[in-house]
Amino acid sequence: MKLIACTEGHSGKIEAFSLEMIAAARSLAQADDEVVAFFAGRDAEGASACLGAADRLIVACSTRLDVIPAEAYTLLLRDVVTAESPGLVLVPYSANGLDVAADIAARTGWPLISYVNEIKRHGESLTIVAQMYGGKILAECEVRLPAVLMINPGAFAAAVPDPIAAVNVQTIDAEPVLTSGKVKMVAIDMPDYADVDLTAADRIVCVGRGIGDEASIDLARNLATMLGAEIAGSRPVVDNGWLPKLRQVGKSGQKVKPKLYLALGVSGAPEHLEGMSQAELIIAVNTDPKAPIFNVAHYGATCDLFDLVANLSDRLRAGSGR
Ligand SMILES: Cc1cc2nc3c(=O)[nH]c(=O)nc-3n(C[C@H](O)[C@H](O)[C@H](O)COP(=O)(O)OP(=O)(O)OC[C@H]3O[C@@H](n4cnc5c(N)ncnc54)[C@H](O)[C@@H]3O)c2cc1C
Repeated sequence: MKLIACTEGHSGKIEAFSLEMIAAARSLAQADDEVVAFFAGRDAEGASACLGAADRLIVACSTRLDVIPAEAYTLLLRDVVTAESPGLVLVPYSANGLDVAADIAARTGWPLISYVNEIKRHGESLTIVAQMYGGKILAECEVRLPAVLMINPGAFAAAVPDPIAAVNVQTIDAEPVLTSGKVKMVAIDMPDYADVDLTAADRIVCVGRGIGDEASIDLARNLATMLGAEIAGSRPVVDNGWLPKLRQVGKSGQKVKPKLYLALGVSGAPEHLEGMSQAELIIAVNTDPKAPIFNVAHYGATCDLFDLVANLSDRLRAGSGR
Protein backbone atom coordinates (compact mmCIF):
# COMPACT_ATOMS: atom_id res chain seq x y z
CA MET A 1 0.00 0.00 0.00
CA LYS A 2 1.11 3.58 -0.64
CA LEU A 3 0.63 6.29 1.98
CA ILE A 4 0.74 9.87 0.71
CA ALA A 5 1.93 12.50 3.23
CA CYS A 6 1.05 16.03 2.10
CA THR A 7 3.67 18.63 2.97
CA GLU A 8 3.90 22.41 2.68
CA GLY A 9 6.50 25.13 2.79
CA HIS A 10 7.22 28.67 1.70
CA SER A 11 9.77 31.47 2.14
CA GLY A 12 12.60 28.93 2.13
CA LYS A 13 11.13 27.03 5.09
CA ILE A 14 9.39 23.67 5.09
CA GLU A 15 6.48 23.74 7.57
CA ALA A 16 7.29 21.73 10.71
CA PHE A 17 4.01 19.81 10.36
CA SER A 18 5.27 18.37 7.06
CA LEU A 19 7.69 16.17 8.98
CA GLU A 20 4.83 15.22 11.31
CA MET A 21 2.73 14.03 8.32
CA ILE A 22 5.62 11.82 7.19
CA ALA A 23 6.12 10.49 10.74
CA ALA A 24 2.40 9.69 10.96
CA ALA A 25 2.54 7.82 7.65
CA ARG A 26 5.72 6.01 8.73
CA SER A 27 4.07 4.87 11.97
CA LEU A 28 1.25 3.27 9.94
CA ALA A 29 3.32 1.78 7.12
CA GLN A 30 3.87 -1.96 7.07
CA ALA A 31 6.89 -3.78 5.65
CA ASP A 32 5.84 -3.66 1.98
CA ASP A 33 4.28 -0.21 2.12
CA GLU A 34 5.69 2.95 0.61
CA VAL A 35 5.52 6.42 2.18
CA VAL A 36 5.27 9.04 -0.57
CA ALA A 37 5.67 12.73 0.36
CA PHE A 38 3.91 15.30 -1.85
CA PHE A 39 5.19 18.88 -1.97
CA ALA A 40 4.00 21.78 -4.13
CA GLY A 41 5.92 25.04 -4.29
CA ARG A 42 9.07 26.78 -5.45
CA ASP A 43 11.42 25.36 -2.83
CA ALA A 44 12.02 21.94 -4.38
CA GLU A 45 15.58 21.96 -3.03
CA GLY A 46 14.41 22.68 0.51
CA ALA A 47 11.88 19.85 0.28
CA SER A 48 14.52 17.41 -1.02
CA ALA A 49 16.90 18.49 1.74
CA CYS A 50 14.61 17.56 4.63
CA LEU A 51 11.77 15.22 3.63
CA GLY A 52 14.02 12.14 3.42
CA ALA A 53 12.01 10.22 6.03
CA ALA A 54 9.69 9.42 3.10
CA ASP A 55 10.59 6.62 0.68
CA ARG A 56 9.81 8.85 -2.28
CA LEU A 57 9.12 12.55 -2.86
CA ILE A 58 6.87 13.99 -5.56
CA VAL A 59 7.50 17.71 -6.06
CA ALA A 60 5.08 19.84 -8.06
CA CYS A 61 7.44 22.65 -8.86
CA SER A 62 6.66 26.27 -9.65
CA THR A 63 9.35 28.61 -10.93
CA ARG A 64 7.32 31.70 -10.00
CA LEU A 65 5.12 31.12 -6.97
CA ASP A 66 6.44 30.58 -3.47
CA VAL A 67 2.99 29.67 -2.15
CA ILE A 68 0.76 27.51 -4.33
CA PRO A 69 -2.96 28.39 -3.93
CA ALA A 70 -5.04 25.61 -2.39
CA GLU A 71 -6.98 25.18 -5.65
CA ALA A 72 -3.80 24.40 -7.62
CA TYR A 73 -2.36 22.25 -4.82
CA THR A 74 -5.58 20.24 -4.90
CA LEU A 75 -5.58 19.81 -8.69
CA LEU A 76 -1.95 18.65 -8.59
CA LEU A 77 -2.64 16.25 -5.72
CA ARG A 78 -5.70 14.86 -7.50
CA ASP A 79 -3.43 13.73 -10.37
CA VAL A 80 -0.94 12.20 -7.94
CA VAL A 81 -3.72 10.30 -6.15
CA THR A 82 -5.03 9.00 -9.47
CA ALA A 83 -1.57 7.89 -10.58
CA GLU A 84 -0.45 6.36 -7.27
CA SER A 85 -3.75 4.82 -6.02
CA PRO A 86 -2.77 5.21 -2.35
CA GLY A 87 -4.51 3.49 0.55
CA LEU A 88 -4.19 6.57 2.72
CA VAL A 89 -3.76 10.32 2.17
CA LEU A 90 -2.57 12.34 5.17
CA VAL A 91 -3.24 16.08 5.00
CA PRO A 92 -2.24 18.62 7.67
CA TYR A 93 -4.92 20.69 9.39
CA SER A 94 -3.76 23.95 7.84
CA ALA A 95 -5.46 26.70 5.85
CA ASN A 96 -4.42 24.81 2.69
CA GLY A 97 -5.26 21.38 4.11
CA LEU A 98 -8.86 22.35 4.90
CA ASP A 99 -9.57 22.81 1.18
CA VAL A 100 -7.38 19.97 -0.03
CA ALA A 101 -8.66 17.17 2.23
CA ALA A 102 -12.33 17.84 1.51
CA ASP A 103 -11.76 17.91 -2.26
CA ILE A 104 -9.74 14.69 -2.41
CA ALA A 105 -12.30 12.86 -0.25
CA ALA A 106 -15.21 14.13 -2.38
CA ARG A 107 -13.48 13.23 -5.69
CA THR A 108 -12.43 9.75 -4.60
CA GLY A 109 -15.52 8.99 -2.53
CA TRP A 110 -13.23 7.94 0.33
CA PRO A 111 -14.11 8.76 3.95
CA LEU A 112 -12.53 11.87 5.45
CA ILE A 113 -11.76 12.08 9.17
CA SER A 114 -10.76 15.56 10.32
CA TYR A 115 -8.95 16.88 13.43
CA VAL A 116 -7.13 13.56 13.97
CA ASN A 117 -5.02 13.17 17.13
CA GLU A 118 -4.24 9.43 17.16
CA ILE A 119 -4.25 6.60 14.61
CA LYS A 120 -3.80 2.84 15.00
CA ARG A 121 -3.76 0.50 12.04
CA HIS A 122 -5.27 -2.99 12.02
CA GLY A 123 -4.53 -4.39 8.56
CA GLU A 124 -6.96 -2.67 6.18
CA SER A 125 -8.70 -0.53 8.79
CA LEU A 126 -7.79 2.22 11.24
CA THR A 127 -8.92 3.20 14.72
CA ILE A 128 -8.80 6.96 15.03
CA VAL A 129 -9.16 9.45 17.86
CA ALA A 130 -10.39 12.76 16.46
CA GLN A 131 -11.54 16.04 17.97
CA MET A 132 -15.13 17.22 17.70
CA TYR A 133 -16.72 20.54 18.73
CA GLY A 134 -13.39 22.34 18.78
CA GLY A 135 -11.78 19.73 21.01
CA LYS A 136 -14.56 19.52 23.61
CA ILE A 137 -15.20 15.89 22.65
CA LEU A 138 -12.75 13.22 21.52
CA ALA A 139 -14.42 10.71 19.22
CA GLU A 140 -13.00 7.22 18.59
CA CYS A 141 -13.96 5.86 15.21
CA GLU A 142 -13.06 3.01 12.88
CA VAL A 143 -12.56 3.48 9.18
CA ARG A 144 -11.73 1.09 6.37
CA LEU A 145 -9.02 2.02 3.90
CA PRO A 146 -8.68 3.81 1.54
CA ALA A 147 -9.27 7.04 3.44
CA VAL A 148 -8.24 10.66 3.78
CA LEU A 149 -7.17 11.97 7.20
CA MET A 150 -6.69 15.60 8.20
CA ILE A 151 -4.20 15.59 11.07
CA ASN A 152 -3.78 18.15 13.83
CA PRO A 153 -0.34 19.77 13.90
CA GLY A 154 1.49 18.55 17.01
CA ALA A 155 -0.38 15.23 17.16
CA PHE A 156 2.70 13.30 15.95
CA ALA A 157 6.36 13.81 16.79
CA ALA A 158 8.15 15.13 13.70
CA ALA A 159 10.34 12.84 11.60
CA VAL A 160 14.04 13.70 11.58
CA PRO A 161 14.82 16.14 8.74
CA ASP A 162 17.05 14.23 6.33
CA PRO A 163 17.90 14.69 2.66
CA ILE A 164 16.25 12.33 0.20
CA ALA A 165 18.27 10.60 -2.52
CA ALA A 166 17.83 12.33 -5.90
CA VAL A 167 16.79 9.01 -7.44
CA ASN A 168 13.73 8.99 -5.18
CA VAL A 169 12.56 12.47 -6.19
CA GLN A 170 10.04 12.87 -8.99
CA THR A 171 9.38 16.38 -10.30
CA ILE A 172 6.14 17.58 -11.91
CA ASP A 173 5.77 20.96 -13.61
CA ALA A 174 3.10 22.90 -11.67
CA GLU A 175 2.97 25.83 -14.12
CA PRO A 176 0.22 24.54 -16.47
CA VAL A 177 -2.14 24.03 -13.51
CA LEU A 178 -1.18 27.40 -12.04
CA THR A 179 -1.87 29.27 -15.25
CA SER A 180 -5.18 27.53 -15.97
CA GLY A 181 -6.55 27.72 -12.40
CA LYS A 182 -9.40 30.07 -11.47
CA VAL A 183 -7.65 31.30 -8.30
CA LYS A 184 -4.66 33.58 -8.86
CA MET A 185 -2.19 34.50 -6.14
CA VAL A 186 -2.11 38.30 -6.00
CA ALA A 187 0.04 38.94 -2.94
CA ILE A 188 1.12 37.27 0.25
CA ASP A 189 1.03 39.20 3.49
CA MET A 190 3.18 37.13 5.83
CA PRO A 191 3.26 37.70 9.58
CA ASP A 192 6.57 38.88 10.98
CA TYR A 193 7.99 35.65 12.38
CA ALA A 194 11.16 37.58 13.28
CA ASP A 195 9.32 38.48 16.51
CA VAL A 196 8.53 34.94 17.63
CA ASP A 197 7.68 31.46 16.43
CA LEU A 198 5.58 30.04 19.26
CA THR A 199 5.35 26.66 17.55
CA ALA A 200 9.08 26.19 18.18
CA ALA A 201 9.01 27.39 21.83
CA ASP A 202 9.87 24.89 24.59
CA ARG A 203 8.24 26.96 27.34
CA ILE A 204 5.24 29.27 27.11
CA VAL A 205 3.59 31.50 29.70
CA CYS A 206 0.11 32.29 28.38
CA VAL A 207 -2.04 35.07 29.80
CA GLY A 208 -5.82 35.09 29.50
CA ARG A 209 -8.42 37.75 30.16
CA GLY A 210 -7.87 37.13 33.88
CA ILE A 211 -4.71 39.25 33.60
CA GLY A 212 -7.08 42.24 33.68
CA ASP A 213 -5.23 44.91 31.72
CA GLU A 214 -2.29 45.57 29.43
CA ALA A 215 0.00 46.93 32.13
CA SER A 216 -0.25 43.70 34.15
CA ILE A 217 1.12 41.68 31.23
CA ASP A 218 4.59 42.95 32.21
CA LEU A 219 4.38 40.85 35.41
CA ALA A 220 3.79 37.73 33.34
CA ARG A 221 6.43 38.80 30.81
CA ASN A 222 9.04 39.15 33.57
CA LEU A 223 8.12 35.72 34.91
CA ALA A 224 8.40 34.31 31.37
CA THR A 225 11.89 35.82 31.01
CA MET A 226 13.02 34.24 34.29
CA LEU A 227 11.64 30.87 33.14
CA GLY A 228 13.24 31.18 29.71
CA ALA A 229 9.72 31.11 28.24
CA GLU A 230 7.88 32.99 25.51
CA ILE A 231 4.85 35.11 26.46
CA ALA A 232 1.59 34.27 24.68
CA GLY A 233 -2.07 35.19 25.04
CA SER A 234 -5.61 33.98 24.55
CA ARG A 235 -7.72 35.62 21.87
CA PRO A 236 -9.32 38.34 24.03
CA VAL A 237 -5.84 39.46 25.10
CA VAL A 238 -4.78 39.75 21.45
CA ASP A 239 -8.11 41.26 20.35
CA ASN A 240 -7.58 43.95 23.00
CA GLY A 241 -4.23 44.74 21.40
CA TRP A 242 -2.27 43.77 24.55
CA LEU A 243 -0.13 41.24 22.63
CA PRO A 244 0.57 40.88 18.89
CA LYS A 245 -1.45 38.39 16.83
CA LEU A 246 1.52 36.06 16.38
CA ARG A 247 1.43 35.43 20.13
CA GLN A 248 -2.17 34.15 20.12
CA VAL A 249 -2.64 30.46 20.92
CA GLY A 250 -5.69 28.55 19.74
CA LYS A 251 -7.98 27.78 16.85
CA SER A 252 -7.38 31.10 15.10
CA GLY A 253 -3.84 31.44 16.46
CA GLN A 254 -0.80 29.23 16.83
CA LYS A 255 -0.94 25.48 17.54
CA VAL A 256 1.79 24.89 20.10
CA LYS A 257 3.34 21.85 21.76
CA PRO A 258 5.86 23.16 24.29
CA LYS A 259 7.44 21.18 27.14
CA LEU A 260 5.84 23.64 29.61
CA TYR A 261 2.62 25.65 29.20
CA LEU A 262 1.78 27.90 32.14
CA ALA A 263 -1.76 29.28 31.69
CA LEU A 264 -2.53 32.34 33.82
CA GLY A 265 -6.18 33.42 33.97
CA VAL A 266 -7.19 31.39 30.91
CA SER A 267 -10.64 29.72 31.17
CA GLY A 268 -9.84 26.91 28.69
CA ALA A 269 -12.48 27.48 26.01
CA PRO A 270 -12.45 24.72 23.31
CA GLU A 271 -11.00 27.17 20.80
CA HIS A 272 -8.06 27.82 23.14
CA LEU A 273 -7.54 24.13 24.00
CA GLU A 274 -7.36 23.36 20.29
CA GLY A 275 -4.04 25.19 20.17
CA MET A 276 -2.33 23.90 23.31
CA SER A 277 -3.81 20.69 24.71
CA GLN A 278 -0.90 18.70 23.22
CA ALA A 279 1.64 20.50 25.44
CA GLU A 280 3.78 18.08 27.46
CA LEU A 281 3.17 19.76 30.84
CA ILE A 282 0.25 22.11 31.41
CA ILE A 283 0.02 24.14 34.63
CA ALA A 284 -3.13 26.23 35.04
CA VAL A 285 -3.79 29.06 37.47
CA ASN A 286 -7.40 30.18 37.78
CA THR A 287 -9.60 31.42 40.62
CA ASP A 288 -12.52 29.35 39.30
CA PRO A 289 -12.12 25.66 40.28
CA LYS A 290 -14.64 24.72 37.56
CA ALA A 291 -12.67 26.41 34.75
CA PRO A 292 -12.36 23.88 31.87
CA ILE A 293 -8.60 24.51 31.63
CA PHE A 294 -8.29 22.21 34.66
CA ASN A 295 -9.64 19.32 32.53
CA VAL A 296 -6.43 19.34 30.46
CA ALA A 297 -3.99 20.67 33.08
CA HIS A 298 -1.50 18.29 34.69
CA TYR A 299 -1.17 20.63 37.68
CA GLY A 300 -3.54 23.37 38.74
CA ALA A 301 -3.71 26.17 41.30
CA THR A 302 -7.07 27.71 42.22
CA CYS A 303 -5.71 31.04 43.38
CA ASP A 304 -5.28 34.62 42.24
CA LEU A 305 -2.74 34.62 39.41
CA PHE A 306 -1.18 37.83 40.74
CA ASP A 307 -0.35 36.13 44.08
CA LEU A 308 1.18 33.16 42.28
CA VAL A 309 3.16 35.26 39.80
CA ALA A 310 4.53 37.49 42.59
CA ASN A 311 5.51 34.52 44.79
CA LEU A 312 7.03 32.49 41.97
CA SER A 313 8.95 35.51 40.65
CA ASP A 314 10.33 36.23 44.15
CA ARG A 315 11.49 32.64 44.51
CA LEU A 316 13.10 32.57 41.09
CA ARG A 317 14.82 35.88 41.82
CA ALA A 318 16.05 34.59 45.20
CA GLY A 319 17.21 31.36 43.60
CA SER A 320 19.22 33.15 40.92
CA GLY A 321 20.60 35.73 43.40
CA ARG A 322 19.02 38.62 41.43
C1 LIG B 1 -14.08 30.83 15.61
C2 LIG B 1 -13.44 31.15 16.93
C3 LIG B 1 -12.07 31.12 17.04
C4 LIG B 1 -11.46 31.37 18.26
N1 LIG B 1 -10.11 31.30 18.33
C5 LIG B 1 -9.52 31.45 19.55
C6 LIG B 1 -8.11 31.30 19.68
O1 LIG B 1 -7.37 31.09 18.72
N2 LIG B 1 -7.58 31.43 20.92
C7 LIG B 1 -8.33 31.70 22.04
O2 LIG B 1 -7.77 31.81 23.14
N3 LIG B 1 -9.67 31.88 21.91
C8 LIG B 1 -10.27 31.77 20.71
N4 LIG B 1 -11.62 31.98 20.60
C9 LIG B 1 -12.33 32.55 21.77
C10 LIG B 1 -12.71 31.53 22.82
O3 LIG B 1 -14.00 31.03 22.56
C11 LIG B 1 -12.76 32.18 24.23
O4 LIG B 1 -13.63 33.29 24.20
C12 LIG B 1 -11.40 32.64 24.73
O5 LIG B 1 -10.43 31.61 24.62
C13 LIG B 1 -11.49 33.07 26.19
O6 LIG B 1 -10.27 33.63 26.57
P1 LIG B 1 -9.84 33.68 28.09
O7 LIG B 1 -9.78 32.31 28.65
O8 LIG B 1 -8.61 34.52 28.17
O9 LIG B 1 -11.01 34.56 28.76
P2 LIG B 1 -12.21 34.14 29.70
O10 LIG B 1 -12.99 33.01 29.11
O11 LIG B 1 -12.92 35.38 30.02
O12 LIG B 1 -11.48 33.55 30.99
C14 LIG B 1 -10.78 34.33 31.92
C15 LIG B 1 -10.45 33.41 33.10
O13 LIG B 1 -9.63 34.09 34.01
C16 LIG B 1 -10.00 33.69 35.31
N5 LIG B 1 -9.54 34.76 36.19
C17 LIG B 1 -10.03 36.04 36.29
N6 LIG B 1 -9.29 36.74 37.16
C18 LIG B 1 -8.34 35.91 37.63
C19 LIG B 1 -7.26 36.06 38.55
N7 LIG B 1 -7.00 37.23 39.15
N8 LIG B 1 -6.47 34.99 38.81
C20 LIG B 1 -6.70 33.80 38.21
N9 LIG B 1 -7.69 33.60 37.33
C21 LIG B 1 -8.49 34.65 37.03
C22 LIG B 1 -11.50 33.51 35.24
O14 LIG B 1 -11.94 32.64 36.27
C23 LIG B 1 -11.70 32.93 33.86
O15 LIG B 1 -11.71 31.52 33.88
C24 LIG B 1 -12.25 31.72 19.39
C25 LIG B 1 -13.64 31.76 19.27
C26 LIG B 1 -14.23 31.48 18.07
C27 LIG B 1 -15.73 31.51 17.98
